[in-house]
Amino acid sequence: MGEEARTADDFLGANPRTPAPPPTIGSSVIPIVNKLQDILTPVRGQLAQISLPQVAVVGSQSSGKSSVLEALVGRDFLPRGCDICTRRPLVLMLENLPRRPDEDGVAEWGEFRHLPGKRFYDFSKIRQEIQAETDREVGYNKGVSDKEIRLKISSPNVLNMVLVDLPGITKVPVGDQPSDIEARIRKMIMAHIRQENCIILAVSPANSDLATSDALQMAREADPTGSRTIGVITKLDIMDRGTDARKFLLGNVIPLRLGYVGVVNRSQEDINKNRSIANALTYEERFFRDHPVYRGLLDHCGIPQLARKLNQILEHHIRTVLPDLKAELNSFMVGVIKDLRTFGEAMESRGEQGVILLNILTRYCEAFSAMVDGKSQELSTKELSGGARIQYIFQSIFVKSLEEVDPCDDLNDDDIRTAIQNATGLRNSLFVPEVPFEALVRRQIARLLDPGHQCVQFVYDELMKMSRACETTELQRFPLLRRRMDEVMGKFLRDGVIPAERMIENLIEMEMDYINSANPNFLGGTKAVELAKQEFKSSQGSHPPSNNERPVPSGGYNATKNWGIKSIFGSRVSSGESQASRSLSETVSFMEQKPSTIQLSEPPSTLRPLEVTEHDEVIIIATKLLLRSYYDIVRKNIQDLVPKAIMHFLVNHTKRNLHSAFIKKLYRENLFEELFQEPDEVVVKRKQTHQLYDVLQNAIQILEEVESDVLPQSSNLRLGADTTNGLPKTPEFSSSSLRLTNYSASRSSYLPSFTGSSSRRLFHSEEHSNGL
Ligand SMILES: Nc1nc2c(ncn2[C@@H]2O[C@H](COP(=O)(O)OP(=O)(O)OP(=O)(O)O)[C@@H](O)[C@H]2O)c(=O)[nH]1
Repeated sequence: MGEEARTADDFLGANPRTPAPPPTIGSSVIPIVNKLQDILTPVRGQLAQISLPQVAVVGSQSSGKSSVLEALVGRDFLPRGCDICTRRPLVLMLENLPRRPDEDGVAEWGEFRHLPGKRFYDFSKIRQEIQAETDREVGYNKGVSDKEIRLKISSPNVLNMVLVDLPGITKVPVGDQPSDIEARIRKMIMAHIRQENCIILAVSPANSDLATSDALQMAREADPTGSRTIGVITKLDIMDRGTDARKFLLGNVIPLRLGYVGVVNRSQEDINKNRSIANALTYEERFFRDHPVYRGLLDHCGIPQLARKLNQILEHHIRTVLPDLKAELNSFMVGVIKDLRTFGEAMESRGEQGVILLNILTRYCEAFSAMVDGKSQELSTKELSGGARIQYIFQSIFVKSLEEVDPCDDLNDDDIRTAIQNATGLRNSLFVPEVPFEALVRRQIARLLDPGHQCVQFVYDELMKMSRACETTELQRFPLLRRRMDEVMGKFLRDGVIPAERMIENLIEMEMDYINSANPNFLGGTKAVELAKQEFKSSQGSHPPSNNERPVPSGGYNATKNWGIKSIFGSRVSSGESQASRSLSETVSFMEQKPSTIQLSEPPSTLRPLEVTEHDEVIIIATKLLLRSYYDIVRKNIQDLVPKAIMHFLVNHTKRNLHSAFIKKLYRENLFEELFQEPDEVVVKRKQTHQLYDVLQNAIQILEEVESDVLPQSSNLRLGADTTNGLPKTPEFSSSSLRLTNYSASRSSYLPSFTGSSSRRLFHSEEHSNGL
């Protein structure tokens, strides 16, 4: 079989009949990543997809960057050669495409972002298109641009990862290149290799001064700790006779944590002769094996060795993301199990339905009680809920509002005086104003009924809210049952309101019915009068008496205490002397004529007491004192008893009897069918959730297999671990008993550490998953 006739599979090792191929980048990791992808495909969108660090080649012009990259991918497709150079960053997105079982033909192709939909199956055409696209952007004459060319290679034999071929560092502008070409290229390179998830392949040709390598200088700038830089020394085959790169390869000149690999790529002559990669690799292998210096350094030599080193880094990376992936899968599983519980199992028999109904009713009542008692599992820290809200209604609304009521605020002095005189009736007023006090205090007690009723209403509203919040998981799938339960609950609570309200009415009526002036906390008449007198006196001291001088209310009679008949007569007598004598004469003459009739003027329909005496003032003050004192006693009783009544007749009654009310109303076999009707979407969702559960279980199992796959493999691999290059062994790789969960703690500093913002890039970037 001629070289040109060989397929990519021959190089990439997909054909089991060919001997094991030389490793290419990612080849050892592909099976693992494929397995992981199998896990993630069914739950795509729910979990982050795994993504790998990108690899960028950096170095001076014609140092062999494209050649290295090409050899690592195992495909001829990059423009290479003396006169052709990389003049725009080439972002090579490798996409792993699962091979379809019946496929035996071409399974690989390339696609450019600037030519969407156009597949390139012939890789030499890809090379031409890269050149043409470069020329289109920057002209034919050595121009350079930072505008990327994006090429996606889809193949079953590559990993999902990104490789970047960067323009070579150049110092002297040629052709169309601007005078600051070096600065521009450096900036372009740094923009890529500064990214924390970028593995830098710092390529230096062995036939130039390695100690002043531009590649190593830039790599050190971008990666000062050297934790993600691999030194690649090319052109070992064309070094000056008598010189070799031994010291360099061993890291004795410029040490690098990840070490160096020396390679021999195809020469210009090889390219001209179309020498294949496989052929070149064979040549390279022979070169190192036969070389007097390098044959002792085989760990540091050859493209396969470089691929192996990169693969170790990729494996390490995968091991680092596995615990996160596993945690993600597990927490996803927790959610699915919760959903499963919600959707439950389909029910078959009546007996089963009965058991489930009892279960649901019991759980609902328990959840309700827990909410009232503040024992609910989902206690909020943001706001009051459940029983705490009822307590707030009692204490901060009901009790506080009553506290603020002044029993005299709707009574002015005239009202009180009127009440006193009304109570006195025909008698002279008693000194102790008990009768008006009782009438007035009753009126104030009656005012307590409304807040009592409002309080019941508030608590009822809260209980309704709580009942709606009692969302037991099973109930979500039985909306009809939920509706029936809401109805029962609503009626039950409304029924509970009635005795609570009746009790409150009774309490108020009891308080109104018997004014217990013997209550030891009551001020009492005598004491009240005494205090009133004092108060009156002190008010007299500070304010001159005014009440007696008050103008008589309009519509009244002339001011005398004894209003009534006398005053009516008085009004006639006081009409003046001349008038009196005239009247007298008139009367006499009238009497001579016929007997006269005494005419009383009708009393006005509304009568108010006329003048306020000192006695009245004292009585008014005393009455207010008595009112406040007694009202305080009643207020305390009501503040105490109304919440008790509501708790007893409504809240606790519900807690105690709701369950049996539910059973009575709902636990009926003839209702089961209706109550347990499930909406179609629940049936569908249950099926989907069951499927997802199976997928996840399988995924977790595969992940565990992958974990155990990765561990022993890795334990055989040593990254920069031989003592010949002066680097200590990396602990992870030398112990096969390591546990994955310890990786973050035990991760070697000799491996790339993708920290900080880069750790988020462990997973698929949007860009990559969107294709080009
Ligand atoms: N003999 C020999 N020639 C090599 C080696 N590596 C690369 N070359 C040749 O060096 C020239 C440049 O190689 P490229 O791979 O294009 O180098 P590059 O760094 O990508 O070049 P620019 O993109 O222009 O910066 C080509 O002619 C290669 O054949 C090597 O190891 N040995």
